[in-house]
Amino acid sequence: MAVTDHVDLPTFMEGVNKRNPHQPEFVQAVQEVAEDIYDFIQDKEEYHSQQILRRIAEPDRVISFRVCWEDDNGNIRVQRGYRIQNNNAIGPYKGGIRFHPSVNESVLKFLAFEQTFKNALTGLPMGGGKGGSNFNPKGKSVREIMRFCQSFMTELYRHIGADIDVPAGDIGVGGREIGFMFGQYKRITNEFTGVLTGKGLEYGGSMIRPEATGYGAVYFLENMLKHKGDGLQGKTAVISGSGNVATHAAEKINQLGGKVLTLSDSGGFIHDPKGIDQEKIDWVKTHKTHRRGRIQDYCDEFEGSSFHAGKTPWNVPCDVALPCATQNELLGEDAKALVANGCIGVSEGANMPTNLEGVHVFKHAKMLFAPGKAANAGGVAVSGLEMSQNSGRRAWKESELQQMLRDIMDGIHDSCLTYGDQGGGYIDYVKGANIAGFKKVADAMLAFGVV
Ligand SMILES: NC(=O)C1=CN([C@@H]2O[C@H](COP(=O)(O)OP(=O)(O)OC[C@H]3O[C@@H](n4cnc5c(N)ncnc54)[C@H](O)[C@@H]3O)[C@@H](O)[C@H]2O)C=CC1
Ligand SMILES: O=C(O)CCC(=O)C(=O)O
Repeated sequence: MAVTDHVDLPTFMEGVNKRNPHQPEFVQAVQEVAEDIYDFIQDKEEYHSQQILRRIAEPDRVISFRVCWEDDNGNIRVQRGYRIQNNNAIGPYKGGIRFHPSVNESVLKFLAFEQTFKNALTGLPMGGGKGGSNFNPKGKSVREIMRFCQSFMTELYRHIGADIDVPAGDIGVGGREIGFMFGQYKRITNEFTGVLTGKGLEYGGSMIRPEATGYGAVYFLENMLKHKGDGLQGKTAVISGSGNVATHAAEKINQLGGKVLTLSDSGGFIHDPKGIDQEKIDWVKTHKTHRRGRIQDYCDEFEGSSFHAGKTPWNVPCDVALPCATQNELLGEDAKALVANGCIGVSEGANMPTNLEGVHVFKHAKMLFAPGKAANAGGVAVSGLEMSQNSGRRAWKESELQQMLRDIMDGIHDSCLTYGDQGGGYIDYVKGANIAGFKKVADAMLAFGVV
């Protein structure tokens, strides 16, 4: 007779902790999901007996490899590269590549785990994966970046493929790096397929992929406000980060009638009470992407703004907030400050930017709070559309893609309403996203039997 392992949540988490020592980010991401899933599967014996959550929280594959490259002074440098293939129940592994000194197995495992649910929420057939390296692109020459990307791909290429695993960009990996990696993949394999997304438009990229994550996070915020009979017109917004997601979120807030007050980087944040309009956003984009400068230089350029070294922007009073930099950048006390200052909505452009305590503060305050796996899914969604365009050997028009992005973000919002409605007008978007994402992957896994 089969023995059904029906452990409770604390026992389940004890096991996750034991099996993943020294991986706090991964354990945190699993805990956040498990808190909601345990409720949902309470009366669903099949998910328990088939150990579905336990299986999703164990990556299909953790690939780690050496990346050797030569710097401009002829020194041989050695970095560690990774690809985490978390789950491919509903499609090929899909998720970005991050180059940042903080990259380790824990960070990438949490990102690949989150990606699994996020990709399911988009409604597109994509599994979850993530990769990267502890390589620090800061201060490196373009030729050094190119050599690193080529060396990284020289190992990664054997693990990926257009129907196997399709990486894209993330922190420290933008269009330039994708170009270097795609060029190397093509050279090694002698094939031209949609093996990476976020490519340049000249060689198979999709319109609006660079904009999609930031725009999508604002669409999701707008949907939450609309559901309450409100909108973004006239709202003040505090945004962290100054990279791809942050600048495009700022752009869309402006387009929808809001006013952006802050941007940041790892050195601190800038506060511009006059508002960061499109001209200023364009300056930030050029400064960050081409000059590779620091956000504090903004204050030399735009009168009336101030720089706050070593600080995050969460104490600046605002109507809405969009953390768009990195994980665990918004802590419990920051969440309390936002609530106390009258902030009504938070949309996570970054992955897991709010720590568990912060999430609990927002939930307790019944705040409009969109978790990253729902709010920032627009980026990977347009990546999925890039895959479709590549397979079909065609390119859709910008207007078509804009509409598809909006429809997908609307669909994710609807899924959150379905599974997150707590009654009395309160929608728990974290719960809604976790359950909707889990259910799709879990049901596919049930169909496959024990694999
Ligand atoms: N690029 C995309 O399409 C997607 C990105 N994301 C997430 O959005 C976040 C930002 O990614 P991107 O904008 O693509 O990267 P990026 O490399 O373009 O920008 C990252 C930004 O975060 C800042 N940052 C990094 N570490 C920081 C720290 N410790 N403290 C404060 N600021 C810090 C950097 O200065 C930079 O402004 C990440 O969490 C990423 O995983 C999520 C979905 C898709
Ligand atoms: O477009 C992609 O595949 C990557 C997106 C990503 O890394 C993310 O959603 O966090």
